[in-house]
Amino acid sequence: MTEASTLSRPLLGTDEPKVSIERISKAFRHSDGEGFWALRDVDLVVRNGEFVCLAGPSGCGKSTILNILSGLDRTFSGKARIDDRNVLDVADGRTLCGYVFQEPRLLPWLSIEDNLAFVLRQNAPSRQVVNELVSHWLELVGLSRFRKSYPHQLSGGMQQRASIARAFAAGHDLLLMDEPFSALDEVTARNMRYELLSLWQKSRKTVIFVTHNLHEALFLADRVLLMASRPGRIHREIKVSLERPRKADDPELLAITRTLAEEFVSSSKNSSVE
Ligand SMILES: Nc1ncnc2c1ncn2[C@@H]1O[C@H](COP(=O)(O)OP(=O)(O)OP(=O)(O)O)[C@@H](O)[C@H]1O
Repeated sequence: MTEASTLSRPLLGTDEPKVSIERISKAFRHSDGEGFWALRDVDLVVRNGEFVCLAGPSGCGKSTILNILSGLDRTFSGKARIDDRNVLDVADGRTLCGYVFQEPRLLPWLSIEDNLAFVLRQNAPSRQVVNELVSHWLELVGLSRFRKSYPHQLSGGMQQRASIARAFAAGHDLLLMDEPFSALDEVTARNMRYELLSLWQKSRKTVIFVTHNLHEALFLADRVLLMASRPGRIHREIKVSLERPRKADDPELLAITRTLAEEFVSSSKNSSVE
């Protein structure tokens, strides 16, 4: 890995690793039966409290990394650990992290407050604590007035805010986010990015965020890992030392985005096909 820019500010995370991935490889088969490497010998360490973005062309294995960490994909070689636990030692169906998908995936038959309460009940000791936590997280994402509403009564952006509140409320220290804003209009997405950073800074959780959008990655992250495909691998690390709070239209951010976009396009073109 090489570093594109290392500016003066230290990284936000502590040195303690929250996530460590060692030589992960994952193969799939095309529909004609031919195998290919979705990931090949991927190493990755994410420190406690860090915000890391995985960016790269479609099909380079970003979601596969999240699926391995969350326990959704259990057939791979290499080691994946969250804290000191091997993700394969966690019982099937259990997870060590929260996961926010591109679509909100709220339970449609439950109100917004019950969607949050559903996950909180698994950890919180009493109904009163659950209620307090629901109120706390809904207030942080500006949905207090909609707690009794059902998902279909909310806009796409509001539903995604509820799903982010649910992921933060669930109590895991690690959040995986797979293009959570890509289905939203740009104004809503921009506001959500500010909201997400505010939640992250208040909660000090560790976030691994997948995106195609380099500007989004550089705006959000402490570190951006650029991936390449065939085989899927991390080929470049960019430490983003821009001051926080950041502004989406900061000229320095826009300039770094432009430079990297050119490299991103050329690395997509140069990715060899096996
Ligand atoms: N269940 C599966 N069966 C076969 N191939 C798969 C399966 N899941 C993923 N793949 C393939 O593995 C590769 C990596 O997929 P992955 O979804 O991780 O990529 P990605 O970088 O997240 O892509 P995108 O940005 O388009 O979401 C792709 O070539 C994809 O087609």
